[in-house]
Amino acid sequence: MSFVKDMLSMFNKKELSFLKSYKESEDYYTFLFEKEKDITWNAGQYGLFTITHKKIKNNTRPFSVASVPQENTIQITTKISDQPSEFKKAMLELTKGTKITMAGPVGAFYLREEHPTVLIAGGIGITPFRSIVKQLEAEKKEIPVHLLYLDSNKTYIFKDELDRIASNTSIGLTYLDSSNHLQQALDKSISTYKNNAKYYIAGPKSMVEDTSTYLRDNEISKRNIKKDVLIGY
Ligand SMILES: Cc1cc2nc3c(=O)[nH]c(=O)nc-3n(C[C@H](O)[C@H](O)[C@H](O)COP(=O)(O)OP(=O)(O)OC[C@H]3O[C@@H](n4cnc5c(N)ncnc54)[C@H](O)[C@@H]3O)c2cc1C
Repeated sequence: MSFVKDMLSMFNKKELSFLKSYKESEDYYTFLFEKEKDITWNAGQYGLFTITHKKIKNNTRPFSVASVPQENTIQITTKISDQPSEFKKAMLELTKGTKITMAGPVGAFYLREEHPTVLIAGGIGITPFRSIVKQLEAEKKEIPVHLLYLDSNKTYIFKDELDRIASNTSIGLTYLDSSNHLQQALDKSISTYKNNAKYYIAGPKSMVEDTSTYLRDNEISKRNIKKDVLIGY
C-alpha cells in the first residue's frame, strides 16, 4: 500500500519558493523553503528536489525533510564541501523567491506505533531525526525514545536544538564519536529493551549496514529495524 502511495506521491510535484539559507557549521548548510498549505509529510520522510532555475546535469537529489509541518517551512540540511557538485553549486546560488520543485514526500522511515524507540544517526543521518524528535516534542508523547548520535568529526549539527528538546522532554540523547562507542551504547539499549523496541538507523550506507548487522547479531529481529540509507555519502 505504502509503495502505491509513494508512486502516486512521486508524480505530485510541487513548486517551492526559496526563503533563506544559513550555515549550521563549517561544511553544513540549511536551506528553507516556503511550505504551501496543501503540503504535508510524516516526520522522517524525504522528497525528491529538482533544480529548475538553470540547466544542470543530474538536477535531482533526494533529501530528508528536516523540519516538521508545524514549522511552516520545508528544511533541507546538507553537506557542501570545497568542490561542490553542480547541484550543490546551484543550491548556493538560490536567492529569495527562486523556485525549485519537490516530488513526494515519500518513504517509510517514520514512527507509526507507540513502541520504545532507539534512533541511531550517523553524521548527516541526523536530518530525518531532527524532524522526528521535533514531532515527538510537539505531540508530547511519553514513549521511551533514545537518540544515539554518532559523528566521528564531533560536528553534531543541530546540537543546541537537540539539547533543548532533550531537556524539555523524556527523550534521551547520547553523543558518540566512534563505532566502538556506538556499539557500547547499543548494548545498553539492547539490554534495556531487547526485542521490544523499534530501532531506526539513518546515515551513510556502511554505517547503516554495520549497525543493522550488529543489532541482528544481538537477536534484534529484522521487523524491528528500520533503515534510511543516505545514498551519496
Ligand atoms: C532517502 C535519502 C535521503 C537523503 N537525505 C539527505 C539529507 O537530508 N541531506 C544530505 O545532505 N543528503 C541526503 N541524501 C543524499 C543526497 O541525495 C546526495 O546524494 C548527497 O547530498 C550528495 O550529493 P552531491 O550533489 O554532493 O553529490 P553527488 O553528485 O550526489 O555524488 C556523491 C557520490 O555518490 C554517488 N552516488 C550518487 N547517487 C548514487 C546512487 N543512486 N547510488 C550509488 N551512488 C550514488 C556519486 O557517484 C558520488 O560518488 C539523501 C539520500 C537519500 C537516498
